Amino acid sequence: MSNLSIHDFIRQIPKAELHLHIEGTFEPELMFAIAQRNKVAIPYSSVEEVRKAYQFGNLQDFLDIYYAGAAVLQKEQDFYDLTMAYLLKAKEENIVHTEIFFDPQTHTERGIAFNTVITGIHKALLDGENKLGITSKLILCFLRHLSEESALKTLEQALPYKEWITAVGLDSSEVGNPPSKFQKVFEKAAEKGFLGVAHAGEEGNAEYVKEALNALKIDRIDHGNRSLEDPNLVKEIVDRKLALTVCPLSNLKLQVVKSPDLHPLKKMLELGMMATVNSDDPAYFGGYLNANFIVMTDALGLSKEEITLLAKNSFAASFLPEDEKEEKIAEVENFYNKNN
Ligand code: HPA
Ligand SMILES: [Zn+2]
Repeated sequence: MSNLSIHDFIRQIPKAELHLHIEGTFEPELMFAIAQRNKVAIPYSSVEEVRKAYQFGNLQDFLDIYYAGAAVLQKEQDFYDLTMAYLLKAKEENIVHTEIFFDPQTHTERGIAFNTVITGIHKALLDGENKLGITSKLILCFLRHLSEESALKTLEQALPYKEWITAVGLDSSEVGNPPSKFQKVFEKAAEKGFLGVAHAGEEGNAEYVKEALNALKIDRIDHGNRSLEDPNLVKEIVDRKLALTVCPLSNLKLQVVKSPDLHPLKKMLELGMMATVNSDDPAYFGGYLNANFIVMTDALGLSKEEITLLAKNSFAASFLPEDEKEEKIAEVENFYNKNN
């Protein structure tokens, strides 16, 4: 029995991250370094100026800045460095498994080859496993503000790399781009053996979550906050043990939730939903995974039991094989038994 403070308990507990956009881990320091070596101009004169620009009224404000930042990435080494910088951070935070989104269209639309993007990311993930002991999965996200035709083309480009990609996802501007717009491409992805996830109920209402379940047949819901507006939907999510990848600091920065004490995370757990905590775009939202746990714990008074449940959920909801999930969940329980 040790007497860890609740913040140290959060920092040290083994955990998985399931909602993390690799382009959203692009710290201004690395952005400047890569811009310089690629000889691309960026509209900021200092790291401080970049951070000052990170004030968002909504999702679209953020996306405009996020896509502009990603335009600095051009070479395989850039994608490697971006991914490795995140993995080093993950190591510090006791993240032992991570499932990473990447947005190929953000890069292919500006002439960067799919192969360049995925090879850089994949090589870093291999090194992450071999040198840092962090296991990982890769999730290809379609940009929902683009057409389904563009998504289908992206899926075709991904097929030769099937072994490296576990699931497809759906991100970018939610309202006005409902899941049903991507029904065909998700069907095709499922036929090819990919799992499916989708951002739903972040800014969009509960109908977007329902459509993601019914039209896209997803295995996990990214965000899902607004599913709480529909009790029947909540019941379905609980009954089917569908996980939600919740992103507290993201919700606060994008004004999806107005203040930490109003965040629905604890309510989700009380309703029996399989909620998990994630950082989404940590370079833009002011904190990595542990900071997300800490802001919720301080505002909602989460107990060590609730933090342990969230850590167990992170593995239970992952795309790891069952035996590896069980092994990780047992490690979380051991940690709790030693440190509660
Ligand atoms: O939180 C998000 N929502 C939608 N699209 C995104 N792309 C990166 N982060 C996000
Ligand atoms: Zn996201």
